[in-house]
Amino acid sequence: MSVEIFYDDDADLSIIQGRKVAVIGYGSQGHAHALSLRDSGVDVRIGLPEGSKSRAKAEEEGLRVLTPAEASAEADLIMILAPDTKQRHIYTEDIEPNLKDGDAIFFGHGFNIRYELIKAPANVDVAMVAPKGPGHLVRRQFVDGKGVPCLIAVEQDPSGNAQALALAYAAAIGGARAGVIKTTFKEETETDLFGEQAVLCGGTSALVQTGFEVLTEAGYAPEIAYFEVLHELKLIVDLMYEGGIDRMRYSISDTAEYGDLTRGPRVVTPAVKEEMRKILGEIQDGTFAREWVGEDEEGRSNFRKLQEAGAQHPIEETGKKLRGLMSWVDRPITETA
Ligand SMILES: NC(=O)C1=CN([C@@H]2O[C@H](COP(=O)(O)OP(=O)(O)OC[C@H]3O[C@@H](n4cnc5c(N)ncnc54)[C@H](OP(=O)(O)O)[C@@H]3O)[C@@H](O)[C@H]2O)C=CC1
Ligand SMILES: CC[C@](O)(C(C)=O)C(=O)O
Ligand SMILES: [Mg+2]
Ligand SMILES: [Mg+2]
Repeated sequence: MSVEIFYDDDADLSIIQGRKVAVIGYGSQGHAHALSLRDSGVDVRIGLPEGSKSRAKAEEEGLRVLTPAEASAEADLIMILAPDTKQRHIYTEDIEPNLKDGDAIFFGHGFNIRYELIKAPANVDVAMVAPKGPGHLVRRQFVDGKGVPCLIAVEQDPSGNAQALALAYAAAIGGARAGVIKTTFKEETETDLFGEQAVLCGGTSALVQTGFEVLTEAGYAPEIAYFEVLHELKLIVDLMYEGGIDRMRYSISDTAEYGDLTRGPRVVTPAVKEEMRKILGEIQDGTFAREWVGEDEEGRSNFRKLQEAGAQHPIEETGKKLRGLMSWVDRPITETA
């Protein structure tokens, strides 16, 4: 199945420059979108509740901060970049009462549309611009003249212009420098959740922690274990990022490559693949979404317990000490949010 990929030359920035954009939320993605939209000549305001701790950060950047309801009323394109579990409440209380004919509601991830937590009226465009990377790096890459690839999708298109608008928005935050792929809310939501759970965040964190435990429990120095399974992971992944698994294998020793080819499949066994399929199934049938929304409604107690256990893992203490000795590694994640 082939996909459509768009680049800067395919996008018409003037379409987004002609809109009044409200960015609701100023966290990882919100600050990146807002600042890059502004740098691209777009009229942006931020929507945050009165007591929000993000307000000061946005104001320090000279952005105009309103309440979510005021920002939605003023804007004709509302990008919702608040936490996924909060979006349906913000939509009902602050956005829906302020929607006008011809407005557009945008999302950075398809969760609330895919799982039918938000249902927009037929007279507004509903689209998505989902960067395939953490917000702080979306901003850092934009500033460096690069870009993080984005997915765009259109759920409702009464204007007939929603795709061009989404592409222009993606270009304004740097996405079209790297490539913008057209998809659906369903495909983005399911692949994004699978990627973060099984590979990028869940799979990788568990792999690194387990490798660290095996080495230190066998009596090796934690510092050596840290360099081996976490620090060097970035350098190995850099090679994969630049030239695929093939280039990484070209650069490593043939001893490492033989170990990679013969031992890798013993770590990620058919049972692990089967578990990945189960995880995908829970995403597809809505089990994960119900669990997460329920966890949030219940007050996130289990989530917090798991976060604390993660922060207590011995690899964190070792890493803190070692990163402190490498000034170029321990750089602040962002200057602004
Ligand atoms: N993190 C990422 O890199 C990625 C995120 N996404 C998607 O982007 C969206 C935003 O996620 P992310 O950037 O991680 O979110 P963050 O948790 O980093 O930031 C959320 C922001 O929303 C604000 N907020 C909280 N409640 C409200 C409210 N009632 N009204 C308005 N603003 C509110 C928070 O303010 P306060 O300071 O007061 O808490 C904060 O500024 C999600 O849909 C996510 O799936 C997509 C791709 C990657
Ligand atoms: C990998 C996690 C992510 O999907 C992202 C940064 O793309 C997220 O939801 O934060
Ligand atoms: Mg993602
Ligand atoms: Mg995600």
